[in-house]
Amino acid sequence: MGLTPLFRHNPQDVGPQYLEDLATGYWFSEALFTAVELEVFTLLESEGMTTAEIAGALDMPPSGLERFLQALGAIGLVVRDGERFFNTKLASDYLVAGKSEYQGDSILWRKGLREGWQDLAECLKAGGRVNFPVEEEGPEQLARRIRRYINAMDNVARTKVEEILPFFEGLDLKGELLDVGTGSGAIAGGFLENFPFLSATLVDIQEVLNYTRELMDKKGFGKRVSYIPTNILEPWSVAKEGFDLVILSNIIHAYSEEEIPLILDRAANCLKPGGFLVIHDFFPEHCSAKAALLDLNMFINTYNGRIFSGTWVREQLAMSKLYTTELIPLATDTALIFAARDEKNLANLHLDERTRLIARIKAMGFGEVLPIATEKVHVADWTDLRCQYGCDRYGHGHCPPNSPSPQKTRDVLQDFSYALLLEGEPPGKMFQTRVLDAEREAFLAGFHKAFAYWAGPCVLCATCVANTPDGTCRNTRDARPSMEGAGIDVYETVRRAGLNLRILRDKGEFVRYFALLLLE
Ligand SMILES: C[S@@+](CC[C@H](N)C(=O)[O-])C[C@H]1O[C@@H](n2cnc3c(N)ncnc32)[C@H](O)[C@@H]1O
Repeated sequence: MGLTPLFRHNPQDVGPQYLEDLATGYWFSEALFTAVELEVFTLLESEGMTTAEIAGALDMPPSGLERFLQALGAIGLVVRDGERFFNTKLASDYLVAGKSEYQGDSILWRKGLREGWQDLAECLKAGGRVNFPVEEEGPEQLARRIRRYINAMDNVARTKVEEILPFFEGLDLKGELLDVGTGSGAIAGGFLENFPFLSATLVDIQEVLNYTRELMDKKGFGKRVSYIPTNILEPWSVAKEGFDLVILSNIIHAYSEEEIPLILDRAANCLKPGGFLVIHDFFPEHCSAKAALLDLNMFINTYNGRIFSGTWVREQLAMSKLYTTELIPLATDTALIFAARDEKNLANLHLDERTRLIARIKAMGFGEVLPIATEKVHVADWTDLRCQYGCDRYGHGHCPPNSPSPQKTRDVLQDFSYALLLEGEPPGKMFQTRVLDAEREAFLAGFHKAFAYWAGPCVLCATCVANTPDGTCRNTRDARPSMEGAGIDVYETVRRAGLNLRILRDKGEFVRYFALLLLE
């Protein structure tokens, strides 16, 4: 998943560096905001520039600019070649005004939210938002603000719809689409471009729709789109059971726990019997830090917006008599829930069983559930030495030499091409029970070869007969070998999966367990 390290804090990181990075996080944001505002990347795009040329174009002295460009280089946005600075690919793709995937409006909208965040302590004292617009807005000011907001939403939605569309691959979507709280219409637009026999009804407040229509007309959608100005908190004047696809993208987090069930129910009522409802939003089960901070942002900057768990949203949809998929994570910071009146319809989505299984296993409470090719699992011949010389459980229960030998593990891995690496934490019994549940879930989902290696000696039973020197395990149904006892170098395997497992030096340091669930 393409998330930055800040969103994946490793609880084993000790020392104050993480805190220093949190405290200086705004330095990174401010450098980005200023560069976008000054349109530095747009200036550099065609053939790069020297500091003197940029200074001339921006009418600024070169001394500070040189240092600013060095900093932009250090955070990966420009590169220097001799005297000239050039955009990196990232900056060229997303920070050059006028390009289709430009993110500058969204970035500057985030800059605007900063004022509210500076009042966080005041909001906490007041129990809610304290920063309200002081002056009455005239119609022109309002239109300008709406354009800025909708452009910001548009930057993000254009890239998100590209992640959503593949789930509809192979489906012959036609008929009517309803996009509730459409903003720029970019999500609906992505569907219209991909499915020529689809028409769209876009719902938002009138002031937004004026601009949406302008944007959609520019894209040439013309008569394929109709616009229904609506306050979605009031009854909707759209056809009941009239839509093949209903979209709620980034709407759930805009309202309260009393309002969202009403909105979901109205959306459910708009579905034709064979239709799909798509919920796209931020969820704590997917990107917990981002979702929690967005929740705080809604507390500071809106009246009653908040983040809801995927589980809660699925429960609300069930009350509206819809079947749902698991929470399906995107490769970025948001996730999807698909819903339908007929459970069989959900099977038509291009959702492979592996993705759904990972979502279900993640929901069991594992920190990470990472697919890993079995060829990356590192089996070594030294691991049982650590058991034989250094552990008082050697020879007991399912520990070496009673566990599969490294050669047996190598042979077994040949029978599989991929596995899931499951991350959890103590207590050991809870972790091992959860690993067994995950293995059972995989087996019942049709992965008939599912087999788990967990972490540490087996601690399933309150009284373990196997712990007596010549005792025999009475629970071979549930006991499993540990990864390390079966010859797997856990540190190396975890590193190859893109994670980092630290050696513990002191009591009280955060313990992370890993298990390997062979699938296929
Ligand atoms: C965060 S934006 C999401 C826009 C779009 N769905 C997307 O994913 O880019 C929320 C949208 O919901 C609209 N909205 C919020 N409250 C609304 C209401 N009560 N009635 C109609 N539209 C509303 C806003 O005007 C805005 O366009």
